[in-house]
Amino acid sequence: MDKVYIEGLSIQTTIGFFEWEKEIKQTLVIDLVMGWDTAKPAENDELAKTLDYADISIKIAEFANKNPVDLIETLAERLAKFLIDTYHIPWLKLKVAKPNAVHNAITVGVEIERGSQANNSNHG
Ligand SMILES: Nc1nc2c(c(=O)[nH]1)N=C([C@H](O)[C@@H](O)CO)CN2
Repeated sequence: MDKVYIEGLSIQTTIGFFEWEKEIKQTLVIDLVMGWDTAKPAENDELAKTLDYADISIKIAEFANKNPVDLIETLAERLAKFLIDTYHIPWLKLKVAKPNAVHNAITVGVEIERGSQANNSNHG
């Protein structure tokens, strides 16, 4: 299956279990890989037939800011569902990292995969 991806998308949002975290914005870094048949938009050079990574990047930041939660697991799960439902994405892998959460770690986070990678195009 072909993929459209967004790597290292840095967003500022309210996220965290502790009370002090609910008063501030913190950095999250998102990596997203989305299954998509990229041959179809390439046939006639049409943005409307692909996953617009620019539009989706904006929607991810908006979604996180509209849906403050305690756990990055919860954000990952809800964001994956939103993306699948909104863009009809058959399969995605989503990584949500919180780089400033553990001071002596480079980063921490979660990675989830949702949907099916079963081939749904004619391109093998
Ligand atoms: N697996 C997780 N562990 C922790 C989370 C989380 O979202 N998932 N969150 C916190 C706190 O919010 C932390 O980021 C504060 O530094 C702790 N562990």
